[in-house]
Amino acid sequence: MIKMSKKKETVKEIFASCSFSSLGLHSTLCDQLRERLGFEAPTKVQAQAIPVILSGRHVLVNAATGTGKTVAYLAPIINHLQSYSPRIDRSSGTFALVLVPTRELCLQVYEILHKLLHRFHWIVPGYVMGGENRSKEKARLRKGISILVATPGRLLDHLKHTSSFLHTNLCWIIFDEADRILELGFGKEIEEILDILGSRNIGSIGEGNEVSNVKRQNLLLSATLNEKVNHLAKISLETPVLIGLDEKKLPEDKSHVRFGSLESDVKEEVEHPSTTMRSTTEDFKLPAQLVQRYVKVPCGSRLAVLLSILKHLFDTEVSQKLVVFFSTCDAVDFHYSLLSEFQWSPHSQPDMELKQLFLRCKTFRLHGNMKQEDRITTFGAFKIEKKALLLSTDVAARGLDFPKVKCIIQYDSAGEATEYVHRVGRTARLGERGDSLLFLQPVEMDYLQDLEKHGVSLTEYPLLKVLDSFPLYGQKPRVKKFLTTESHPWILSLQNALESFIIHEVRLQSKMKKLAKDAFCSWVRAYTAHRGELKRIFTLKKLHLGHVAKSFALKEQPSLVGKSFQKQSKKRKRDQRQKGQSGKRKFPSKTNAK
Ligand SMILES: Nc1ncnc2c1ncn2[C@@H]1O[C@H](COP(=O)(O)OP(=O)(O)OP(=O)(O)O)[C@@H](O)[C@H]1O
Repeated sequence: MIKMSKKKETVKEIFASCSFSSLGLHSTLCDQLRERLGFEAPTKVQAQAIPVILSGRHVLVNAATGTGKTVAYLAPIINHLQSYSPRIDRSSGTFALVLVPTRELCLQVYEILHKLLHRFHWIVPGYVMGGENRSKEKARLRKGISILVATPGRLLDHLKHTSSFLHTNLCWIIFDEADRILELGFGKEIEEILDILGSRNIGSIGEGNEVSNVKRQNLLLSATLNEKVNHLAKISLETPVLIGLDEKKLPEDKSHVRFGSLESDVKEEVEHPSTTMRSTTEDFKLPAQLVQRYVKVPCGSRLAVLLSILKHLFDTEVSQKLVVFFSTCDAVDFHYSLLSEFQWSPHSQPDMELKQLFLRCKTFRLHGNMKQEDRITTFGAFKIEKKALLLSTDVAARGLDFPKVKCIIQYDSAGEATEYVHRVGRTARLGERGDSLLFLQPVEMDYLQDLEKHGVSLTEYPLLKVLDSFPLYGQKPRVKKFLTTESHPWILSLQNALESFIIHEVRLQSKMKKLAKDAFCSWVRAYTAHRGELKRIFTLKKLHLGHVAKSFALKEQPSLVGKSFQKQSKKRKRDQRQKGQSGKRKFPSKTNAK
């Protein structure tokens, strides 16, 4: 009963008590929302944003993750385009441009668009993104794409080099996940795009660029606000309507706001009364029904604890769907292979072990070093699974909508609080229940205070209780004797099994050992890449590298692993040099991180 009324309450908090048609959307579009997407009623964000966007105003939406921001901007744009008379056609080129930070998000938005346009066949959806075949994209642009979803780098490429790309009729530019676009270092590209499209605010248009005669409406959506987002709002939005921003977040003196720059962190004092929001520590919007916990784990037991918690979650919940975040691509690869291969049966005596896969669930991996096709396949497959595990870098942290994810584990800390918010935002979507679990080492506990500053508070996960629940050799360990995680018999046995698996696996021809070493090296490098205040919390000097090695099931001393570390560093420098020469965007210091 209580559960039911709670659910009702959450539904009330998320959904508006009106219909899509009452917001001014055409009945065919409302039918598409219902038939193609299964949306009966708008969410609150949609109910607020749709009429304002229909009215033609510039908009800045700051709403919690998973509240339906995508349809909030797609529906009114489609509504406008379907009403044009005479009907638009491909030869009119692009009318709306949706900018997104990642390839996966690009495909996700495109998919929704495709569904919504089913009955509006004259409005053509399309996408361009890094990693795709340029000539094929050129051909599609030449034919004409009415609503184009794009990642910034590839879009800029086409704006400069695809002469047949017609955008003189462009009416809308939408920045979806604006904060992420800027964090990924696309600030310069965005400024160039705005200049080429003549969509900078009057007074900040670059010299020699034509300003289109078509009336432009720009929309900016972000679950978090910071100075860079403020700056983008300043240069791209004209007297925007702020949706989801509390009045209390507006500065009292609206004439002087500090805005950051897209390119650097240098702040400037700018007068701009129309986009008067500032980055405060309360800018994080988290779903109210999300249960956030942390687990304190000594470094050397991290791997065994992760596996134990995963086992517990999959054993206790039939339809468990879970995402684990790691700091580097190599760490994802190592854990993926380990989970796919590691066999251990704790139920029988060690000498007569009956081996079976430790974790029996479908496991996927996703990171930026994977081939484009593999990323797309994983993305699609994990989406439809009911019981599955996804191991990922932050490439999956933003905007991706995987239905029914019940739990998010941050095995490696996100660092920036904004990233924490986006990672946990992959669960508890649209009023659903969701859990998140953050792994912290004893020396990292100050991170909780950092999160607290942003209004994010976590409670402790009952780890020992969970460990005690595992029967070892047919018996449950006796609870009281084992007060620490690292001395718990279950953890000791599992750690032993993991280490001998890495050493003795002959079948895999030492593949696991190499993966573990590479993962160790990249993890150490990522750990040293924390910036600013976080450097004080995540300090490599405070860690015992032998224990770090243990967390990759390695028995070797760190000095042995050091050789491969140097090799990786050299390779990284070489890659960076090559990237610099080819004029490509430089990634932040965390190479291998995405
Ligand atoms: N009106 C609606 N009725 C039912 N489901 C909806 C509605 N609007 C959106 N959804 C669903 O809610 C989920 C979240 O939507 P969406 O991805 O647009 O959220 P978001 O606010 O953009 O999240 P994030 O900030 O993480 O990108 C999706 O699965 C979407 O299909």
